[in-house]
Amino acid sequence: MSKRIDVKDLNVYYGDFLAVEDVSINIEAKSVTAFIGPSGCGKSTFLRTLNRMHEVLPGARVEGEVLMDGDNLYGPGVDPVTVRSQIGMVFQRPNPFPTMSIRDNVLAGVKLNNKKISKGEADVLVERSLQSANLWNEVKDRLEKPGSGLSGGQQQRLCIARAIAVEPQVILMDEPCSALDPISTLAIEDLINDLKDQYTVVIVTHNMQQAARVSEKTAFFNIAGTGKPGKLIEYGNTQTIFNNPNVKATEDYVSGRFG
Ligand SMILES: Nc1ncnc2c1ncn2[C@@H]1O[C@H](COP(=O)(O)OP(=O)(O)OP(=O)(O)O)[C@@H](O)[C@H]1O
Repeated sequence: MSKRIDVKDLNVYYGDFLAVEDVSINIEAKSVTAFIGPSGCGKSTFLRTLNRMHEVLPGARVEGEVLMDGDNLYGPGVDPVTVRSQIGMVFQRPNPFPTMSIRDNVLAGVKLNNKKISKGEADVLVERSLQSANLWNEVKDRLEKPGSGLSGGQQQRLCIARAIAVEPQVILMDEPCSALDPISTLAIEDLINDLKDQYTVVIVTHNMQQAARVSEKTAFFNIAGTGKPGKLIEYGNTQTIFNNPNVKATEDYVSGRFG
């Protein structure tokens, strides 16, 4: 239920604009990898290339390879919809379907993939996904109530349950806590820690304490100036990136000197 991702020589474009240049990175299975760096350096753009979400924008494209356990996600004949079901995504703002019940929200991705399951199987899947998202106890008595009736932190955990229900190999998270209060943020961080037992997790975060708390590996991206492409500057063990980085720009960034 967990796969590694190897990126080779990836360039990412919006039309003619090269937004991210020449990234090669090996993301380990069953681990949490954090992407950090100043605004505009391409963290979110690069993240979205890992499950072929980038190309949903007209003119957006990539060059290079993204391999999941050796299979090129951009190879000929690969269906992006299948890729997205194997590599789930959680966004900055919790986005449950507001009028849908909590239960149906959990099942939404599964139904979107046209998977037919019985009511009994659905019940098991809903409970298991909500348990994995540390939300079951809070919602088990109101599964038929709308998802929009939950707090922001609960809604984000509901979105994580929805991602998990599809049984992905990898979960991508784009600043999943930036719209949440500190208590909900800690709940999500605890959850991320649990998720890595089963999944490969990649998280974009502006919060360096968060990167230090949740991840084993950290990738620091930077940008030389407006209009220039973002680049991967340094990648390594989170401890090393925060305490003993090799590159001066990394040290300046993690010590709060810019960005
Ligand atoms: N839809 C788009 N069309 C054109 N350019 C875009 C689009 N989205 C992002 N960009 C550009 O791509 C570059 C990288 O943006 P991206 O949002 O990936 O950076 P980021 O590091 O995630 O920033 P932040 O931390 O502010 O979210 C920026 O120059 C940005 O302006």
